[in-house]
Amino acid sequence: MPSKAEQESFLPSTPGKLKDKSHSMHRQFHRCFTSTSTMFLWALFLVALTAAYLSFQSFVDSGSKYFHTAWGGIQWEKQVRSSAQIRRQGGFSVLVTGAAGFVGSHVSLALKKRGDGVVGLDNFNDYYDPSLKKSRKNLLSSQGVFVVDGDINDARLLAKLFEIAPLSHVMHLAAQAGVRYAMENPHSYVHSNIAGLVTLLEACKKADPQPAVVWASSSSVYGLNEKAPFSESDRTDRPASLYAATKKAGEEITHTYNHIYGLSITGLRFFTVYGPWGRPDMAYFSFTRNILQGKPITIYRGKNRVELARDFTYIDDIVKGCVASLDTSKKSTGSGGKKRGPAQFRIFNLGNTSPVTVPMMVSLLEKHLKVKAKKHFLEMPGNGDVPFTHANISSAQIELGYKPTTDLQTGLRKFVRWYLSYYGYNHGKSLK
Ligand SMILES: O=C(O)[C@H]1O[C@H](OP(=O)(O)OP(=O)(O)OC[C@H]2O[C@@H](n3ccc(=O)[nH]c3=O)[C@H](O)[C@@H]2O)[C@H](O)[C@@H](O)[C@H]1O
Repeated sequence: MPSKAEQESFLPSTPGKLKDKSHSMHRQFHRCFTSTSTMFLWALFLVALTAAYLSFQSFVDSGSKYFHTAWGGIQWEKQVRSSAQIRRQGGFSVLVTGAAGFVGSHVSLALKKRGDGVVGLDNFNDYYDPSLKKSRKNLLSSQGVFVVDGDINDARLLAKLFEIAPLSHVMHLAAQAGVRYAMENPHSYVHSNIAGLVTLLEACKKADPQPAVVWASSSSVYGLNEKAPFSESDRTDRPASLYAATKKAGEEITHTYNHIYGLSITGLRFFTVYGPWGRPDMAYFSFTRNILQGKPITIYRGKNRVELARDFTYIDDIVKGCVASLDTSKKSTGSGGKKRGPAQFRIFNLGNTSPVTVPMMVSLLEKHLKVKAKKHFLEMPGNGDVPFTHANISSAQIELGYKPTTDLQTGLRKFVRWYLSYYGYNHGKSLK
């Protein structure tokens, strides 16, 4: 219990003061209360802000796991629109997926050159040296082709592209390529060649008007087919690799979108495409690097030492086939996500019609490089390779006017010239 003196010390010396003090205590209490409620509001605001930030972060994280998020904004849209602009009468506006890739960059340049609008799309993945893809992108940019940094699995991005550019055609060349790598990273094939394809077709189906689609299948769909040359009507139900299986799946998937939604579809079975700005993972390219660096190369052989052969097809011929496919494409027939009538569905071989053995390809490289290769022969490992490919191109000849004109000797000479000017004689050893 407090002493009297202590009690008095709590009391005011006058009642008025007591009144004043009680007012001031009330005011303080009020101030304190208001500041507590302000603090409470601030705290609430901060909690909400943190929650919003965290959920945004998790959205960005989950997105960036698969997609680049480097797209969007006024400047970006301006670049897309300008790149899509058509500069010839009756021209197209084409979305080229895989535009920073080997075939994609060549097709984009050819279309732009003749006055078509071209919007590129590429995810710049590191399956092979991305700096080569960046160089191709720079080349395209110098010719007025903008390559969007994004993934075909990004449905929002695709919808945005269709919203802001009047895309009449899609040239779908983005894919996980390579036959043997499928054993190392099978899911990358499912991600790009199946899931990515479906996402792209969904966007095409919803677009108004729907674009006509031309896309890259592969000679590998013939798999264990032994009948030569390979015709489009031959069996394709025995793929020898997961890569081939995903390309075959793509042919069936595109058929579904043609049948249900009226998308105009042209599938092109490319036969071992080679040339300047090519893919470093392919044999002719990696052999060139190894030969110049004095490293051994491994040449696979079939059973009983049978030499493997490929219907090597030069890039310029393939580009002509791609452009002719766009030119002869009929319009898609769907709208509002619904088919309004039967739509065109085509599949063509784009090959060279003259297979060359791998050892012969190596001796052509030796001749152009003026260096002898250190050759190691190895029995073909069971990793998806097929012994030979050989295209029958009569359908493409009749319907596309396709006529390859470059033989392997001439094509490899052009490739070697490009290679030496791009990398020099002995380029960096760290590249794939
Ligand atoms: O037409 C296609 O649909 C495919 O073509 C291409 O596949 P392939 O024809 O297998 O080309 P590529 O790897 O250059 O091997 C060429 C030859 O060299 C042999 N080869 C290969 C590597 C090696 O170290 N040694 C070797 O002998 C090998 O055994 C083969 O006989 C594309 O990569 C593929 O994405 C797809 O588009």
